[in-house]
Amino acid sequence: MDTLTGKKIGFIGGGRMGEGIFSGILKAGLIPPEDLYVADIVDQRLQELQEKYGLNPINSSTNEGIKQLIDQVDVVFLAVLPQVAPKLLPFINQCLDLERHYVFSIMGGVLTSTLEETLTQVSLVRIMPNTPMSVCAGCAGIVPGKNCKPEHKAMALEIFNQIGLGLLLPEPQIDPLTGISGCGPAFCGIMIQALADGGVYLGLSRADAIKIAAQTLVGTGKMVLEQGIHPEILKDNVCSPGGGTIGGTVSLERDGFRAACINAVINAVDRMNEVVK
Ligand SMILES: NC(=O)C1=CN([C@@H]2O[C@H](COP(=O)(O)OP(=O)(O)OC[C@H]3O[C@@H](n4cnc5c(N)ncnc54)[C@H](O)[C@@H]3O)[C@@H](O)[C@H]2O)C=CC1
Ligand SMILES: O=C(O)[C@@H]1CCC=N1
Repeated sequence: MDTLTGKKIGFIGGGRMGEGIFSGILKAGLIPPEDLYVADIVDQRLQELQEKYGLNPINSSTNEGIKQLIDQVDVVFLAVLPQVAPKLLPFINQCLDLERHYVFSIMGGVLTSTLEETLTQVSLVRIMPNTPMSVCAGCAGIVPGKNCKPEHKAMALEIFNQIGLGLLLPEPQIDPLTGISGCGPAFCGIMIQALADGGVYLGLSRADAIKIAAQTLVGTGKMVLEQGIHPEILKDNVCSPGGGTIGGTVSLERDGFRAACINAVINAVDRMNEVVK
């Protein structure tokens, strides 16, 4: 990875998604931990992250901490909740050097045009990541802002393709991507636990049942991605005539599994957009 060589990366917000991304970046060896800076308002969290990753922690309870972070880095990730953005963005804008800095925002539901109302001249990219970035198996939608320099768009694609799948998409398609991949790890977690419940009911240990369910989701996803098998054909290939899988499939259909998944994606997006209204 050449584009990140010598670059310093800063995260404003060291929460679950920020950690998901920077742990993936460190795992992929894109930068050493001494070039990673994380600002948060919770000291205990910063200490935890510093002990785990050897990164540079900065307390940003006051604006001084934000300035200190920006002064140290080239790339500024905005990894706070969208509700925090209106208070933070004007100060961040004052601290940025337009020649040196660029901003990658991962805030759910916050459009590039909304960011640009405050960060008027800044080269910025909106990214919708997901937590599997922490194991370099994430999925990210990527939207360059109107002032984004080509090298920053290329860098976003390069980083996110190293820690998962990075997809350049028109902005209106970020909402549906968020419903599937941004929120999806929660839905998949529920599915793994529910499948495991079935296994436990039938006598497996909880630990074995979870391992078996998780590996089944991973393997099935790999077949779709690597072999290009349509999910419906994949399903047909497992259903032996008169066999067990068709019995389970009939039961899923009767219990509204498909509708439940479709509605989860749609409701997640509706809810997220209510928050940023
Ligand atoms: N969790 C997920 O799976 C995903 C989250 N996102 C987006 O990522 C962003 C962060 O989400 P999470 O990490 O889940 O939230 P989180 O609540 O785990 O983390 C947010 C962090 O920001 C810190 N913070 C609050 N004010 C701050 C300030 N002034 N300066 C520095 N840090 C401050 C909080 O202490 C906290 O550690 C959100 O905008 C969310 O929409 C996007 C995709 C997936
Ligand atoms: O729940 C949320 O709003 C964020 C955005 C996508 C995943 N987590």
